[in-house]
Amino acid sequence: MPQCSVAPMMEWTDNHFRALARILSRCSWLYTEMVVAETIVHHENDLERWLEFPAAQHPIVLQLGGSNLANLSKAAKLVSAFGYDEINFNCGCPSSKVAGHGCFGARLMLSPRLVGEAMQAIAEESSAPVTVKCRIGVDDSDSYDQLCNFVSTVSSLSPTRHFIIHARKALLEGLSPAQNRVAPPLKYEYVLALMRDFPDLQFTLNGGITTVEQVNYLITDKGVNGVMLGRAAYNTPWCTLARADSCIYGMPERRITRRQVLREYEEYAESVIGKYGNNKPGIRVLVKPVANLFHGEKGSSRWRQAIDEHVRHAKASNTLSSFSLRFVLSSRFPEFFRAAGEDNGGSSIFCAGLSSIL
Ligand SMILES: Cc1cc2nc3c(=O)[nH]c(=O)nc-3n(C[C@H](O)[C@H](O)[C@H](O)COP(=O)(O)O)c2cc1C
Repeated sequence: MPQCSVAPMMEWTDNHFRALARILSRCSWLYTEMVVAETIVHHENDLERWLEFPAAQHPIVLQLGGSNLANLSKAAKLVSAFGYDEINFNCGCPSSKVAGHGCFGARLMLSPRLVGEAMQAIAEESSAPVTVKCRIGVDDSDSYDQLCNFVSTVSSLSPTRHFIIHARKALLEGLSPAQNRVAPPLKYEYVLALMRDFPDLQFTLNGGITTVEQVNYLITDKGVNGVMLGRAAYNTPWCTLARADSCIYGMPERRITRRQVLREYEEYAESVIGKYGNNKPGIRVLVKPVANLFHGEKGSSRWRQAIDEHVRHAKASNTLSSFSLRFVLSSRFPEFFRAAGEDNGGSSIFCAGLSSIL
């Protein structure tokens, strides 16, 4: 079964975005943001905060970062109690912050043996399959042969059978992480060549994919084993994730509306707000995932402004009860649903909320 996955993205891929993603797509694989092995080891007695996830989020992949074998091994052991479906190792992050710590992120691609040993150390402690997310190269080490050497070394030293490849090289100096996601050109042909040269391994292609049609094309016409969506899943969740199950996995169309999506998300948000004390998670992080739900619709910028306004107001009064997703996300804005052709007059709690507020 080909995989459509939602990329790890620091500052975005928290439990809350994944909750929304899971409402939109039952089948896509969801990645966590990267958790550094040292963080896991350091918080050994307080791991729920970092690693707990709602059961509804399966299949879910934990992405680990680091390069210290002992810490990676210990982290993998600690993680195994949480039931992730896969453990992924970050060999793609070009941030100077992490690359500066000796060997970390994309810089690890320059040390294939170390990555192979790290993957073996993780696999020994993990009951879940282990995978690598990497680039096609780093700085001047960007030939196809060097990429092959990386893949063959890692897969021969460890049980890694699946590589998720962001199909552009990383430049470790001179470019910010954001520039590193657009500047070096994408070379999908490298990933297609890997499929040809390593038929026993699996490859997921990542980078620059924006529509489910492109995902389908890559899976059906080009035969890739999986496609990973990063920014598109976050920026246009309705056009991508809400269509993934039927367009990519061939499931019957669910005909879910954004009104229903918001209602489900609201239930989730109300069940977790303030769970960790000190208003954590708070209103802002809980509302953030739905900010792009009307992307592309007329008036979507007003939607975002309204959310910001409500969050400011709710934060100022500093009580959980002042927070109502129902209020901000539906009652005040029935026109969004009408504009999006979704105001079907259903007797949802949103309509009830509307009459009690107005
Ligand atoms: C804000 C941001 C944070 C990211 N954080 C991570 C990360 O923690 N781990 C990782 O492997 N990739 C990370 N990435 C890279 C994405 O997973 C993905 O490889 C990249 O955005 C290219 O895919 P896209 O063109 O579909 O967005 C991040 C990307 C963005 C935009």
